[in-house]
Amino acid sequence: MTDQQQPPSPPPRLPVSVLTGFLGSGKTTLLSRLIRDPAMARTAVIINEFGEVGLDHLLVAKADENTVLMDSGCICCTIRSDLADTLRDLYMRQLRGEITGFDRVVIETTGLADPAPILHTLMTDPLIASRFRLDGVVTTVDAVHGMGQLDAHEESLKQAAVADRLVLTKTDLAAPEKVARLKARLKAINPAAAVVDAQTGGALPVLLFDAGLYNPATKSLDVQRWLKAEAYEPHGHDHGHDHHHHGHDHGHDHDDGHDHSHCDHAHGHCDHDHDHGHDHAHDPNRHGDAIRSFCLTAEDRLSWEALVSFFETLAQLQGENILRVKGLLNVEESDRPIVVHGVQHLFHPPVQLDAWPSDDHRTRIVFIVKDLSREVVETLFRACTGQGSAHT
Ligand SMILES: Nc1nc2c(ncn2[C@@H]2O[C@H](COP(=O)(O)OP(=O)(O)OP(=O)(O)O)[C@@H](O)[C@H]2O)c(=O)[nH]1
Repeated sequence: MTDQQQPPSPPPRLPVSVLTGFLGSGKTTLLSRLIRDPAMARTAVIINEFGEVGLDHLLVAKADENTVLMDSGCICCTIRSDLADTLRDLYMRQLRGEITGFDRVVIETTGLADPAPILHTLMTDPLIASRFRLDGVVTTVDAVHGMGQLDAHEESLKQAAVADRLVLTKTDLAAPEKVARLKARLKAINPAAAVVDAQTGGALPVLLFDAGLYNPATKSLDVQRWLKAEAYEPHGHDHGHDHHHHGHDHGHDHDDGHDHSHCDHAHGHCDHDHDHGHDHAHDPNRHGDAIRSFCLTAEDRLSWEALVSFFETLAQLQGENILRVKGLLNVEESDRPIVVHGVQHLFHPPVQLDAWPSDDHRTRIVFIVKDLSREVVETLFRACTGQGSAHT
């Protein structure tokens, strides 16, 4: 391909990482370690209150009551009326030279936040969407209380489900078996997210950021790394336990009213009890979490119109239950692959890649959903595209 055929490069948009995690799960502790890191220079961090991060001894200069500059070069600001205002304001002040330039943003959410509205703001506000792009969601999970929080609080489940990176905190306080069970459950909820330990490297910016489609290391779009479709394949991912052991549910289920009886092969395991008697309350797959993830694939090229109708119908009918969608599409109208990315009923504008990332030219769409079965999504996909999904 000649240079003339390359699409014009899009205007650079600043990556935004969202740091979330349940109440007390260690977001602030993680952030206060991160902002000391020289790699955080030229990062703008948006937090709820300065007091929380204990910035006093790190503070270099106070730009105004809302913004401080740290000795690592990172700018911290507190949230103003809302996130959109805060981001717009930061951007304009940087343009006017009132604050140091930044080339990355990290937003710490409150512990009870459902991250989806934050992701919406990043995608829908016109000025924000044209200047910033979602890099990824980093979620802290408390190794001591995380299992109970996942059971009791839907926000906690959603935070784990939409994460690109999961940081286990307080592993120094939890028994290794407890940590292992929590990891297994997190894998079942969100197979593609990398899990890092806050004690051993979890506070390294390099492990937490640059989770998005754009890979700054290669300065190109790295769709394989981003999509990680193989993590959803039936046998393609090692969850570190026996996926196909059909144990019995010993009746201690925290019944959430969802179907526990069928095999969810998308995770490469069945929703049965894998744990013979020890610690029933903490078996990763017995919980029947209302959140599940799977990957649909299609062998043949699909019409763009059919795909649009699939995504539109899905968003209309089930938007609330779609936490995240990432797709690599092989469409009839284009020789090149198309990437789509959505949160609930909203989709980022599709991106056309220059080339296929590998010899695998199948359409692959990864879903993280809540209260929605794979069958419903698959049936709609088949109805719109005329192709079976292809779960092989
Ligand atoms: N031992 C241990 N304690 C931790 C760790 N991470 C956080 N903590 C402690 O856990 C408590 C809560 O941590 P925070 O960082 O304030 O948690 P948070 O998620 O910001 O809390 P909220 O803002 O209230 O949602 C604090 O007392 C921390 O010192 C860890 O890895 N090990």
